[in-house]
Formats: sequence, structure tokens, C-alpha cells
Amino acid sequence: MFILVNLKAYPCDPIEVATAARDVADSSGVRIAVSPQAADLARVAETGVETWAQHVSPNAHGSHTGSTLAEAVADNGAEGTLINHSENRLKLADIDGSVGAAERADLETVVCANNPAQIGAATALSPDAVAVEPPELIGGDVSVATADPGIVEDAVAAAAAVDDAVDVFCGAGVSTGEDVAAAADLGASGVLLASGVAKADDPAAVLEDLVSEI
Ligand SMILES: O=C(CO)COP(=O)(O)O
Repeated sequence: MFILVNLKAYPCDPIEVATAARDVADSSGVRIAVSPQAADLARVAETGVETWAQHVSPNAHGSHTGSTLAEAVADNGAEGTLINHSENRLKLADIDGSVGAAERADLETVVCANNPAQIGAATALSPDAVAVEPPELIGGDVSVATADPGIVEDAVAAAAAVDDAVDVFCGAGVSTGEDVAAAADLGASGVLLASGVAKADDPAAVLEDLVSEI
């Protein structure tokens, strides 16, 4: 299982989380990545943790004020990027463009989607992975795998029907090792989570728990 910790715009210390994630990944052998604000990518990457961007623009170099270029995040240590997160939705053409931009910059890609139908559409764009995150469960206390196991199973089936080389992750409300194990049982090969780590008093302890049942 891949554990991708999205720090969103939470007021946590990205270096504290990154250092803890690096240490837990090293000691457990579980793949863990941290996705900080774009401005924090370089210093998070310097900790040695696998570092992901939260978004990349479909644009290439040029007159695009405010863009976050795939090339720029890669140059600052990112190895992958989220695209179309529920809190940063893109038009279909721009999702396609962002996947292309990420591939040009050698970034791994996870395209997020709200439901299995969107997962099928996202899979057709050939990212490395898709992630189903029901918006109503994001930021809550109950994991998607417990609150709505069917949406994870349906997302896995929807992706497999289009391209079984694309991995399927799930997210929303994931905060424990039990949640990660439940996601794996439903066919997910990774989880996305945010508040469980970013809002924790002791992020290292939460990360230890997250890998405890893998
Ligand atoms: O949006 C998410 C990860 O990208 C999930 O957020 P929570 O873990 O806070 O529910």
C-alpha cells in the first residue's frame, strides 16, 4: 500500500510531518509520500521523504502568471503530483493537459475523482493512478472504506474496465492502520489522507499506526 499524505493548506509544520514520514517509511518499508504546499516542496524534499505536488498546471513555460508548472515542481524535488483534487477541480481538457505536463516532467500522476463514473473517465487519461474521494467524507472521522465500501469496490471495477494498468487509491477520513487495511481489502493499492496526520498532535504516532497493519 502507498500512503500519500496531502497537507492541503493546513497550518501544520511540513518539515515535522516530512521527517516523521521519512522515518516511518524507512523503518517500516512502506511507501509514504508527503504533498505540501507548492512553496514548501524544496525544503520538504530536502528531508529525503518522497515529495509530491498538490497540483500542476496544464501549461508549459510561457506567459502563464500564477501557474504551477510540472517542470518547476520537478526541479524542486517533487516525484509526483495530485491532479484534480476535490478541492481543486479542473475541466476534463485541463486534467488531460496536466497529466501530459506531469509526464513530460517525469512526475508520477494520481488523478482524483468523486465517484466511480469519474474514475472511469480519469482512467482513460492514462495516469499512473486514480483516487476516489467522496467529497462528503473528506475531513471527517469515518473512513471511506467503512462509510461507503461499495464506492471503493465500484471505483476499482470502473478503472479495471478501462485500463487495468492504472492503480486505484481511495481517500477521505482515513486515519488508522485499520482504515488502511480495510482499503486494501476492498482492492485499493493506496490511500490519500490529510487531516488525520496534518491536524494530529503527534503526526509520527499516527504514521506509525497507519503502517501497522500492512
Ligand atoms: O482530501 C483528502 C486527501 O487528499 C482526504 O482528506 P482527509 O484525510 O482529511 O479526509
